[in-house]
Amino acid sequence: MEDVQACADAGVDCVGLNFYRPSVRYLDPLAEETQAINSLASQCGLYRVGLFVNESIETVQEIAKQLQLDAVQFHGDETVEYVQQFLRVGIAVIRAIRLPTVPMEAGAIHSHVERWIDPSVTMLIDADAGAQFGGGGKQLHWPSIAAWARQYAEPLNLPWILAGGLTPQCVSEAKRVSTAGRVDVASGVENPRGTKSAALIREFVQACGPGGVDETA
Ligand SMILES: O=C(O)c1ccccc1N[C@@H]1O[C@H](COP(=O)(O)O)[C@@H](O)[C@H]1O
Repeated sequence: MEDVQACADAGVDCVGLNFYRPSVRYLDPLAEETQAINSLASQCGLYRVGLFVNESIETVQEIAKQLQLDAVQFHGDETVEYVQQFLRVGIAVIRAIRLPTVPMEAGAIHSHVERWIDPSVTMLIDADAGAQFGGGGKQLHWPSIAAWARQYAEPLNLPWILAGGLTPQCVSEAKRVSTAGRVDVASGVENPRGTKSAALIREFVQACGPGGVDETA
């Protein structure tokens, strides 16, 4: 609850509710506390995103309906056909594109992105965290992301968000170098790991400057 209030007070736009059971940030969708967090986020005008990894379509749709989520984020190996099941029923999708952390050609990045292009899909460009899927604090090679944005995302008007190892110390540089307008953070505003820090959330948002901030609870 305090995390949501800290996000709202700091000027965050979106909160992520993590429904991936193995994560340290997991929230039980049936728990009263989760419903209270979700209600407070809604009252605070925060855009609420449910984060899922390789969950069944029925379970995701049920949780999205019960909590009246604004969007669902897929961070696993979900297919295009899987994602279309949500678009078909009017649920907005954020699709995580997990990229290697090494320098990459713009065309190579786009080969990971192009199958997801759809007006209702926002790309979340994140560092590949291996078996953990995400939330691991690894950073992308930001100049490569900038080259991809210039050659593909801008001309095609693709909505995208930068994630991966962002912290209050590096987020300004990450935005400048990658040219990202919006950013997403999980571990970078925690102390200790898995516990959000209101002070770090504030520092992160201040360091961000203008643009959107998504924060995964
Ligand atoms: O946060 C998690 O535990 C998580 C687990 C599985 C998939 C995605 C997860 N989080 C997402 O990963 C990005 C990047 O995290 P970080 O900032 O590098 O720690 C995060 O913003 C979430 O969208």
